[in-house]
Amino acid sequence: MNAAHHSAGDVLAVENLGIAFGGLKAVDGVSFGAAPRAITTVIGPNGAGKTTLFNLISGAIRPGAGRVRLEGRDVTGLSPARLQRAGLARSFQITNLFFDMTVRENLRLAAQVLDPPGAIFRPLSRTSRAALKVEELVERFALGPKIHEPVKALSHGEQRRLEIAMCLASEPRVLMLDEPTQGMSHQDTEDTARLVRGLTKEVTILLIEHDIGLVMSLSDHVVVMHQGRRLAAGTPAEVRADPAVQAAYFGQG
Ligand SMILES: Nc1ncnc2c1ncn2[C@@H]1O[C@H](COP(=O)(O)OP(=O)(O)OP(=O)(O)O)[C@@H](O)[C@H]1O
Repeated sequence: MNAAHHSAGDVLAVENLGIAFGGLKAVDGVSFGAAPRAITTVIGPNGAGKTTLFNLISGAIRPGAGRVRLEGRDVTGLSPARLQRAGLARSFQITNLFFDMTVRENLRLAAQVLDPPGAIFRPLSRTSRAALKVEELVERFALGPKIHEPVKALSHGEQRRLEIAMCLASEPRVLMLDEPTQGMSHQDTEDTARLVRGLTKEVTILLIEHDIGLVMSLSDHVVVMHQGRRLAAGTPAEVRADPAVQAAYFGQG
């Protein structure tokens, strides 16, 4: 078992993070690191504290204890908007999408952070950083045939992929994804898993995932949560072999 909480080269370091709701310690002294260009996956039974941990890291909830460092910089307690500017993006499944606007318009809005302030009000330049980013994402995410469609006309899988594409538009250093394949068909799940794996060329990924098959095939590093605490951390094979993990998690059937 890899006992190290994090190492100097980690892009994201979570140190003794905690929050209590009334008497309930939803996240209790959790530490781990996310290595550059790796996929780190947080798993655990229902109510283990995964979503709360993500909320603490992404600024949705202010931690009661502990620190979050992004590339060495202390970003604890920053708002989600400031964290995004610092290089941390979180996909909220499909809730960031504008359903009546086209795919291109959605991507253009997400990419506008790359252009100088006010550029969105000037006539569209085809060579602005934002415009070039939109073209790049359309190609990578195979959205070409759909760019003029309103988002509401896309399939669920396409909407989820568009959401991930929009998160990448700001060129984050860390991308947080909460069950990126939830509700997808088998084929869409495979395509999305391949896509997420490909993203590690440019971004460090932090996942919450319930599908154990996907966790084992996709993750470089797994953090197991149980009752708010970090129960174990290591490679997929290490955590699967851990008796405490088996008892608390896999044993639950
Ligand atoms: N805002 C809140 N107020 C009070 N209790 C909360 C709040 N948010 C979460 N909790 C509690 O904290 C614990 C951890 O919840 P959390 O949603 O983080 O777990 P989870 O691992 O994401 O679960 P799931 O897999 O079901 O999504 C649960 O007992 C939950 O009821």
